[in-house]
Amino acid sequence: MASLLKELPSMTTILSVYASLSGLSMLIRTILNEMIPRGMRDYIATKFSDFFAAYFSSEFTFIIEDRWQAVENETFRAVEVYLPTKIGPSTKSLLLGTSDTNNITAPPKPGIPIDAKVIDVFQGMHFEWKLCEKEAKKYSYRQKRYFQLNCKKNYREHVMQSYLPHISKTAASILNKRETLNIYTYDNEDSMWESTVFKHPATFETLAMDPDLKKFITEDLDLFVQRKEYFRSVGRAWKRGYLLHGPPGTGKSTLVAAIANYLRFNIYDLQLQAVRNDSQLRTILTSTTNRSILLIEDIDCSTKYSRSRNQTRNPKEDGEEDDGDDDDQLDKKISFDPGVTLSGLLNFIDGLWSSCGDERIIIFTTNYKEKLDPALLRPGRMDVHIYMGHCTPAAFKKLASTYLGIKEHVLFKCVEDLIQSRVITPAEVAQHLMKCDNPQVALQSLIEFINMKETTEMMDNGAKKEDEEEVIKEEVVKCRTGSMKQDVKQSKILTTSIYLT
Ligand SMILES: Nc1ncnc2c1ncn2[C@@H]1O[C@H](COP(=O)(O)OP(=O)(O)OP(=O)(O)O)[C@@H](O)[C@H]1O
Repeated sequence: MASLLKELPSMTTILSVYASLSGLSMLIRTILNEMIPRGMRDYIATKFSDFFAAYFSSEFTFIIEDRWQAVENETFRAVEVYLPTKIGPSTKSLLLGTSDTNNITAPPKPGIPIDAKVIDVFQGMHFEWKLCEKEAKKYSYRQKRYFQLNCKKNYREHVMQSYLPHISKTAASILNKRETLNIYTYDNEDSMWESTVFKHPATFETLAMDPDLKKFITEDLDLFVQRKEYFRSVGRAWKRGYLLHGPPGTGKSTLVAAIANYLRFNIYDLQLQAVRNDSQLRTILTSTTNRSILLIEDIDCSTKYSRSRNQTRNPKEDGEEDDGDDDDQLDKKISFDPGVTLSGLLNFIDGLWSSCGDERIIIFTTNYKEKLDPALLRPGRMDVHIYMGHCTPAAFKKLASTYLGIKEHVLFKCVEDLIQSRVITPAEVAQHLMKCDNPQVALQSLIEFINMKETTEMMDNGAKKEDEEEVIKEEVVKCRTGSMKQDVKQSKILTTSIYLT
């Protein structure tokens, strides 16, 4: 013991070593303060403390952002669906709301507010979730949202191997069982899709359509959803494009609703005219989710190409004099507001961007298929073209069964004969059948309407003919007096035969 005490340094030695060390550290600190600017010193200090905190901390944080490599992050979406089921006593605030306008007394649905904490326990492990929001970057269209998952560091592997797969599975089963569908519309101001509950009652059962065509569509849809592996093996994106064309009121939108209800897919209803350019279109389309329908109605007047073509062509086609102002206006408009180009759109249908997202149905509707650019109609672009035509006797019977609940009636023969020889849309038939619960009155009203429609059309045609003849007479007079302008030669009204008279 005495020898051990002898070997220990004396108190004076310890004090002198301490004094020299503190003197040295003060000297180093002074030199560093002199040589390294304050900003850099702070930075180094923060890095050091971060490093030590991370090294010695027993906590770990996962960040799950709403976008991943330019597309919607499916993990984020799964967490968004899963977490509201885990709201418990530890959650201090809750987002509540309903967009179901059909049932305003239904209990509101819970959501996770920004910055609220949700605790989840999985297989005895404790997880703390928080939804956060980042300020949008300059010139960026949208704010970033992300989930922060805090847990013990040694849970890391469990999170990757079992917890996150469990969340994805649970979310998928919640989504599969969802009672309500959503219809989304793009809000340009907030740069995000806004949703509302979609409760359209249309089904393939209520749709007045040729039974064979109906069967073809349902079988096509069934095959599509079952063929995930097939699409992968042939190197194609798991998408299906439908072009619905036909006159107004023939059921194109109703068919879209029936498809959504049949597949239980949400609808993204995109107004292409409101999209600023191809780059925004890309952002919008990559923020749609899988198992959904992208609907673009009236595609014939949606892209820049078709808009400019129609706008420049119409004045001349209509025989109006063109003083050049309109074209100037159009050029200016296009240069400031370029809109979506056809190639930008095609890129998403079967171009490089088509592979973003799985199990998507793309539906275009148009009243004028002949106006569409051939590029859009090229085989492979829109997989199925469906013509929605005027009302047939079979379609009428279907509508009568849906609207009046009858399969036969003495007036059926009369209506069917009229329908066969006239052009009536299913919308017109439906409008009259729903006028009254009494089949006799409703059918009578339909018969009167069809007869009246024919008389009105004949009168309209007569008046139109008279107008045209009047215009022709005026043109001939102008021509004879030599006051006619050169460009009138191109006018549709002025045919060669008129010139010769
Ligand atoms: N084939 C149909 N079967 C059942 N109902 C139909 C059918 N066609 C039209 N209707 C009825 O007519 C209404 C209008 O039809 P819808 O909006 O689907 O026509 P559309 O072809 O999409 O018209 P538009 O080209 O003007 O958008 C619907 O609410 C529906 O009730």
